Amino acid sequence: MRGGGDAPRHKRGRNRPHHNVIHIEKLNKDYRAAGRTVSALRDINLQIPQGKIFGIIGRSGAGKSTLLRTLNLLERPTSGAVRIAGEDITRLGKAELDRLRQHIGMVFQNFNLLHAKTVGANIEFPLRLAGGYSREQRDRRVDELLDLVGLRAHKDKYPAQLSGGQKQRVGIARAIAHAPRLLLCDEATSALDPETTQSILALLADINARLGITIVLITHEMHVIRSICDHVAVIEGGEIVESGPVAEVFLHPRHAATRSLVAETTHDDFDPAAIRGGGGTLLRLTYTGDAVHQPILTRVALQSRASIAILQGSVSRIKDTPYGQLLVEIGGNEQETAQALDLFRELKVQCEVMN
Ligand SMILES: Nc1ncnc2c1ncn2[C@@H]1O[C@H](COP(=O)(O)OP(=O)(O)OP(=O)(O)O)[C@@H](O)[C@H]1O
Repeated sequence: MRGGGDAPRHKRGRNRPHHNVIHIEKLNKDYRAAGRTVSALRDINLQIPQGKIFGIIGRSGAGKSTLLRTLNLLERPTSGAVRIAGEDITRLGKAELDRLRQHIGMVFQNFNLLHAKTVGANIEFPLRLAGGYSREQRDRRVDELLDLVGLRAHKDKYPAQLSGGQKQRVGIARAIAHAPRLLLCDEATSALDPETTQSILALLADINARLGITIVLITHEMHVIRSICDHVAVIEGGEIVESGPVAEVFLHPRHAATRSLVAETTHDDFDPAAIRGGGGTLLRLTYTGDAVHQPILTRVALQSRASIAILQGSVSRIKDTPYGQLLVEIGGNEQETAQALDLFRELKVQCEVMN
């Protein structure tokens, strides 16, 4: 495991020091049902940095919802601590907990809107609950939020008159109405079609970048992680099996659970045995950053005199990080092949020999 994966990576235009907003320590959660105990979370340790988008991914039943819901104590852990800005929230009294929850927004898979209230009234609801806003302030804030989520024209409609994507925009506006420090997203795009999913993910990324709100999301889809998350933790059987910066985990998955999730999005059906090459060395090349913009294959081929055939490949992006992943066959004598490998490594291309 890559530890909490908290290498400082500053965002565009924001050079704040890097504080961990949430420390999860030795967290366990057992459910008792029908005389049986289910260990939903086992010894979870995680650090979630402030101002980032942190994704938790896992299969159905892995413990994602349980873990997310311990962050605002909708689910009380059996043991362990959840420290937010240094304070263990499991020790708070009811009044303190209510106050804390007003600073944690939550977005749900099924939107959870109030059907008898208009869009505007749904968004206004948490402001009324929190108190301390005049009518005028509430009106102004609701209009501001409607603009932010692109629903100004829909203020007086009812949820039933909206599409799924529009309902989720209302859900997001409501969740951030009282300017939370933390936004929890529970499979926020799982009920939406792919195009709408992308627009909702873009909205969440925009909110994170513009308002600096820390976002923790759970999903079973790697593409959600890849599109907007900075960090990812992979959960399986109630345990975190791997975590770190998304590009690192995505490009170099170490645990079988991660590899299988990654393979689903990259359509990585490559089977070295099925490729009838020219008898050369099969190499998987992985590279990010500057290397993506360089003619690395030409350079290596010219200098080593080895031939390079591309068998499979893609150049894409993980959030803001471009990356390339190629499967190539190197033809040439032993010395040429060894030199090609050295040259790739000099160019900071990770090489994995497949045969
Ligand atoms: N209230 C409950 N009572 C008993 N067992 C529960 C309860 N809630 C969850 N569990 C069990 O805890 C484990 C983790 O569930 P959880 O809902 O956190 O997983 P998940 O990864 O969010 O799955 P899904 O994506 O299907 O919601 C599962 O085995 C589940 O059956």
